Amino acid sequence: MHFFDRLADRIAAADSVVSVGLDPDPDRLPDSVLDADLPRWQFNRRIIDATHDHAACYKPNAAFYEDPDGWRALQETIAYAHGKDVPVLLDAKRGDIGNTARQYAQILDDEEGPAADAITVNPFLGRDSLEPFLQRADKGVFVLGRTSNPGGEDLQDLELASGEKLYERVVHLADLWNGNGNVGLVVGATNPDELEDIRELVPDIPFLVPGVGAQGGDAEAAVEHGLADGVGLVNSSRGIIFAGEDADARRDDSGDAFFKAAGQSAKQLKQRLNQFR
Ligand SMILES: O=C(O)c1cc(=O)[nH]c(=O)n1[C@@H]1O[C@H](COP(=O)(O)O)[C@@H](O)[C@H]1O
Repeated sequence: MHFFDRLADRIAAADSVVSVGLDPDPDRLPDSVLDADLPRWQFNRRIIDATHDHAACYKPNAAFYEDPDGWRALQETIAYAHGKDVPVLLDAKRGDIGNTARQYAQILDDEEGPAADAITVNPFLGRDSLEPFLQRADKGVFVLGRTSNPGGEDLQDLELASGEKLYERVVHLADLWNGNGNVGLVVGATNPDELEDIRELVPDIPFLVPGVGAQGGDAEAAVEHGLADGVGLVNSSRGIIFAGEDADARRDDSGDAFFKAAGQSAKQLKQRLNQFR
């Protein structure tokens, strides 16, 4: 099944476009998971238990898993999310020359364990660097379009000789690369004008819109422009998974209060976004 069909089914089932970002910063984990064999996995398991009713997708960021225990935690997390019938978008921002890109793309096909359903990629090296991902018609490939961070403007807003902005050129290319109908775009919620501009350029491509929550992005613009025919994702990571971070909840041995707060935060974001769908 194609990723965007799978995602459309999940959005309908959960009545949600919330992507829950699984970025388990080791310095912010609650006491209740610290004694586990794999604290990040234990943390994610409880976050998934608390949030899956409201999740269209889980988005683990690879940066939080790049060590041996981390990869085990990631595999367990992907399998567990699939067990709850929620797709997984691995935020890895890959992009490299051909043979390296082919190697990177194997992460979509892990024979040893469960594999992600979609991935984020960096377009800076051009089409061939993304080809091994684009060829995977069943997997979603989210190309960085206009990122949410302040420095996103340093390169992405540069005006080319043609009069286009660089990010507009990337969007145009992403559209050309979409022969398999598996391409999405990453556009930050902190840039509502660019969100609108990009939606006009590519009416049919679903967006992943990060930057609501901790980065203070525009939730209404994220929904208004992020969805293509109702399909797209609005991500919050820290705003959900660390919602229970007040000192008492964090030190509570059971972790119940901490994870309950994550569930409530995911539910609130779902309801807020649904007002604009
Ligand atoms: O590709 C991404 O997901 C991404 C792109 C972007 O422009 N901005 C952005 O914040 N992200 C990711 O989205 C998540 C945002 O996390 P919070 O700011 O905690 O909600 C992180 O994993 C970022 O790496």
